[in-house]
Amino acid sequence: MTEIHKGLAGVVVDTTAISSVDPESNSLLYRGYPADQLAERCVFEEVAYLLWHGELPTPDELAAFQGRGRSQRALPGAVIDAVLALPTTCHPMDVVRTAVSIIGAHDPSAQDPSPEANLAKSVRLLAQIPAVVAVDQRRRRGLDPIEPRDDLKFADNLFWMTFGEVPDPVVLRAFEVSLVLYAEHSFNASTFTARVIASTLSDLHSAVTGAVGALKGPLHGGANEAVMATFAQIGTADRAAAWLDAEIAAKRKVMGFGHRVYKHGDSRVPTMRRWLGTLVEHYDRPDLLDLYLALEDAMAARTGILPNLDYPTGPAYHLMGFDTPTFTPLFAASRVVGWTAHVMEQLASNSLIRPLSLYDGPPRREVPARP
Ligand SMILES: CC(=O)SCCNC(=O)CCNC(=O)[C@H](O)C(C)(C)COP(=O)(O)OP(=O)(O)OC[C@H]1O[C@@H](n2cnc3c(N)ncnc32)[C@H](O)[C@@H]1OP(=O)(O)O
Ligand SMILES: O=C([O-])CC(=O)C(=O)O
Repeated sequence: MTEIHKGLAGVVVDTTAISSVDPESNSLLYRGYPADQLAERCVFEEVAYLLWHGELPTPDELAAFQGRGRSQRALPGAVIDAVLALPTTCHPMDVVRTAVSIIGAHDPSAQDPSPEANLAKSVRLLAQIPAVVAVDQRRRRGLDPIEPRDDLKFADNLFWMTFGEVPDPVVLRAFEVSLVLYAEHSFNASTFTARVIASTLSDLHSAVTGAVGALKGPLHGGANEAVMATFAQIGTADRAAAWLDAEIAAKRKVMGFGHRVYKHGDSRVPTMRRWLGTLVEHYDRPDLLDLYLALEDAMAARTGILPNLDYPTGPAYHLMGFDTPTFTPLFAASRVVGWTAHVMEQLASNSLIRPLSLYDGPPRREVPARP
């Protein structure tokens, strides 16, 4: 009897040296380092370097690495034009997906599969996706694009390009923490998509374009946006329990809760939850934290299901001033590091990813003869 592993749940597909998610110890390690320690102690670029190179950079290596990224932040004119030409009715993740594809089409080394070229393309994509996210949010608000600044680190420049100002250091720190926590998570759906595409020996931009599409769904990265939609529906903390009862009765899933791998809580949530608390104080929005806690408590009491990283990140990005549909693009701006690290790892020891299926359609039958 063929055993079916629906959704590949519980199936170990390959090895990886990039990160490990351990539900038993509730830990997430990037190249051996606890992700929560990296989030509290490192700038995002150090973590990107670690995920790509396997080791944390020395100060000189970090400076050189940051210099490479900063000099490539401006989008090619053709990419800006293409983004500005897209209808504002489309989702911002459609814009990121399309932009990554166009960036690939303009990249002279797009078809070069060497590790050096793939690393250079990854550095470029990491540098340029923030510009796509920023230009898109601005055009939807009727605002012109803002040129990137090469005197700012990644997180600060993303704010600059989006809002034309750099916020309080505590806001920047909270944002940087979210970027580090979002950067990598082993064989999640979008990363696996990237690895499947890479396994056919397709190019890096194709793999990232596919990964963006997979991240968009609300069962994956799209959940951080959905959390704000949920909060808008509930309104105030006192209505959370009744709202949840109705959702459970209707057998609807509550976005931002549950996880395929963690069954005792997402290892990243405590760190991001602490920073959400800091943001709530900074922006003086205790009502938002009350609502957050009321739904979390009601969910735990009724289902025992705990929040995942998208739950604290959604309200954190809201407080920072990002438009809700921009939340998943922000996730993509960070996760591109993990995707590309996995593309390079896949190619270093490639085997075409092609599972089997059990056919359960009609038995063999003859096509009716034609007159
Ligand atoms: C960064 C990230 O991508 S983290 C994930 C973000 N996604 C979300 O927040 C979407 C909401 N969560 C979910 O849909 C799920 O928890 C998933 C898809 C993340 C993981 O789910 P799976 O491992 O496939 O478990 P599955 O969906 O089968 O759920 C198991 C049971 O728990 C229930 N359950 C799981 N998550 C939720 C939820 N968020 N709300 C309500 N019930 C849930 C399911 O209904 C199911 O119940 P049943 O056995 O009575 O049918
Ligand atoms: O690992 C997963 O399935 C989803 C997730 O939390 C992530 O990609 O960060």
